[in-house]
Order: sequence, then C-alpha cells, then structure tokens
Amino acid sequence: MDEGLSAPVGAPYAVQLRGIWVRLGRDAVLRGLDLDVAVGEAVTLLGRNGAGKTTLLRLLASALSPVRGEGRLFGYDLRDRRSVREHVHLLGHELGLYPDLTPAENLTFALRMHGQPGDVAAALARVGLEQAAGRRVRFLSAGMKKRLMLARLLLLARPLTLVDEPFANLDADGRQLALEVLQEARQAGCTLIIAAHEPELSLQVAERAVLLDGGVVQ
Ligand SMILES: Nc1ncnc2c1ncn2[C@@H]1O[C@H](COP(=O)(O)OP(=O)(O)OP(=O)(O)O)[C@@H](O)[C@H]1O
Repeated sequence: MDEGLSAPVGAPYAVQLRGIWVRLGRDAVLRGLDLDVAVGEAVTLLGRNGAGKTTLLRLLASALSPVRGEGRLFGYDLRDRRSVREHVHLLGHELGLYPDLTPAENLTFALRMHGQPGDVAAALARVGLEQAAGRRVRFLSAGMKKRLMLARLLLLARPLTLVDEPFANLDADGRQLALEVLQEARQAGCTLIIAAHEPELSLQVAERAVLLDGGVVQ
C-alpha cells in the first residue's frame, strides 16, 4: 500500500466544504453542510440510516454535484473532477464490482483502470479470499464481497480514501482484518473518511467522529 498516497504539496486540508446542498430526487439530503478534514486525519462519519453519509462520500468522490455551496479537496475545486478523481477513491457496498467477473478479475481490471501495478494474489490471500478467487462475484456472500472491498482498499488506496461501512456483514475475524487494513492505509499517509454504524470500531482508527443529522454536521 504505497502507490500514489502523497497529498499535493502545500495542501493543509484534504477536505473543505462550505454550505453544501445536495438534492436527490425531490429531497435535499445535504442542507448547507460544512466540513473540514486535515491532510492525514482519519474521521469517522456517523448518523442514522438515511442521514446522508453515502451521499456525502459520493459528493467527495465527485460522483454527485452540489446544487449550492463550495468545496475544495487538497485545494482543488470540487468541480475540477479530473483532479479530484486523481486523489480520491471511494470504496463501498458493491460499488465498482462486476458480478460476472471473479474477484481476481475484478481487482486486475480495477488496477488497469487506475493504471496502477499491484499484487492481486497477495491482496486476495491477505483478506482470506484465495479459495474464492476464481468464483464469480455474484456467487459470493455479503461478507466475502466486503473482504473483496478490503482487498481493493489494499491495492487502490488514494490520498483521500472514502470507505463506506467497512465493518458491515463481517465476522469477528473480518472486522479485525478491516481495522488492520484501515490502520495500514492511515500509516501509509491516507486521509480517511469512514462511514460506519460501529463507532466502537471506527474510532479505533479515526481520531474524530462527525455526526451527520438533518443534512448538516452536528
Ligand atoms: N438515488 C437516489 N434518489 C433519491 N433519493 C436517494 C437516492 N439515494 C439516496 N437517497 C435518499 O437520500 C437519503 C440519504 O441516503 P444515504 O444513502 O446517503 O444515507 P446513509 O446515511 O448512507 O444511510 P445508511 O446508514 O442507511 O447507509 C435517504 O433519504 C435516501 O432515501
């Protein structure tokens, strides 16, 4: 986990959001949200179901645009999607997984898309998926898919790495593995934002909790 993790020189903040509004369908999900995250900081994003955690992560990954407000990531304007995408990676749920490809094929493809080298077999072994490496992703259990997400994190962590629910669906060993992988990303220099419903776990990696409620940080 050492590729491309250095933040741009002179950027004290990985994230600066001011007055961000995001609308999904008829509802405003984020309602004037402000957030600062320093370079190298690890923050856990908490909030009830539907509070807007995934929406905020998608905004930061430049998969959604605000209808109002300003944002900068490492000093780049949030609207500069190319620069943002070079520095940010979002890992979550079944995002970016191709169900008809095997875990090994998925990881190889993801590395190729990012123009990055990486040891797919080692990453799969690390997350305990070597036996399932040749099975199609659609036939994996929810916990196995989560382990595949952790393998992607090992291979594709970026200066700002956004992780959506890394502990969900995992057994006790898997949760421990998730903690170790997140710690490694942190030690490699990543700024981390971790959306989770298990603050007792995520606060083992993050030094700060941010509670999302009513479309703003409380
Ligand atoms: N594509 C969409 N179209 C319309 N509304 C959406 C869409 N995606 C999410 N929403 C709504 O946006 C709100 C925030 O959803 P989001 O997934 O960001 O919440 P969350 O905090 O991540 O929840 P959870 O803890 O359940 O994962 C919810 O009310 C949800 O119904």
